[in-house]
Amino acid sequence: MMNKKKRIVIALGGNALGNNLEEQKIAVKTTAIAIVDLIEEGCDVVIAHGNGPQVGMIHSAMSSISSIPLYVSGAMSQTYIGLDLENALRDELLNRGIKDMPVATVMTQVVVDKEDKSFENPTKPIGRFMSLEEANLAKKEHGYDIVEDSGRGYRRVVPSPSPKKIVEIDSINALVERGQLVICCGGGGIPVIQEGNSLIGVDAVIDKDFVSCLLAKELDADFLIILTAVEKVAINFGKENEKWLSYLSIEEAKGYIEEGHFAPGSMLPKIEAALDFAGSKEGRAALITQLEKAKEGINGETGTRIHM
Ligand SMILES: Nc1ncnc2c1ncn2[C@@H]1O[C@H](COP(=O)(O)OP(=O)(O)O)[C@@H](O)[C@H]1O
Ligand SMILES: NC(=O)OP(=O)(O)O
Repeated sequence: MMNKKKRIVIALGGNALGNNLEEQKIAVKTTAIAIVDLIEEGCDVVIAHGNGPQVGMIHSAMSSISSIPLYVSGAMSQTYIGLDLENALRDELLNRGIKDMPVATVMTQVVVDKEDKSFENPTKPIGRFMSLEEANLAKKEHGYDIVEDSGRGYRRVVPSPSPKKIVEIDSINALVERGQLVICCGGGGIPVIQEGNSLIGVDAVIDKDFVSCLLAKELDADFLIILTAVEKVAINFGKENEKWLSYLSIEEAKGYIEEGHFAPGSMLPKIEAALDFAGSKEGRAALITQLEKAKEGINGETGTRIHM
């Protein structure tokens, strides 16, 4: 057990939640085990999650019936994922005899800048992985922008403006302070711009790694844990001289970014978010590891730890 209760914001990768409802119902069980492990270790946990595969699936399924904006698909993905994740967490808590921890999914909007350059330069991969032929067809039929994604296939890319403000932060903070387990900022949050007193949805998908960093700072967390499909971060990823890293200082990470070791749209935003959080205040650190290794990671046994 750890001596002091650490506050942890978890950024859960959308790719770890499965590509359809059946896969998701299985995946959330593994996720719930990993998260409740951290609660049993004495950590105060807040959960944010991605929605890349899910928002792409929802948007293309809905668009075949009637056209809906991307931000509405993002809003739908918050409950599509939140419902299963919340119930899996509730089951796991009760199975382990933790009866006094309510779980709540908070619909979250995130303000972005309408002048953000990403609106002209889409970089966020969403939806399923496609072959080159499928990708070319999707480009022709739907006008999608396409990118090759870390050697895993081709995906649609959409604008991904940087998150400026979490609209529901006071409500999230109130629940967290009451000891409740909160799922929020799903899919990076629903992107909105502020027009006078009104919030207007925009067609984009915010990166959940960046919003998780903002959330962790706002909640004054000690740790930002980014859970994904790899146990550690590598340099020369996928090459013969690949090297897995256990520790990464901010200076080292900046150097590796310059040298192009981290793929844009996948590992790069994780490293950038980790750097930003770890460098924001003395004592803060970030960890990137695999979902199933979260407990070992927080205890310093695995993962890549990014520190000042
Ligand atoms: N340098 C690197 N080290 C480790 N993994 C990398 C690296 N560059 C790219 N990747 C890829 O990035 C993936 C994580 O990004 P992604 O799947 O988009 O994240 P998420 O879990 O948030 O959905 C890893 O599973 C791996 O395939
Ligand atoms: N919105 C988002 O960042 O999703 P992924 O984690 O699935 O890429």
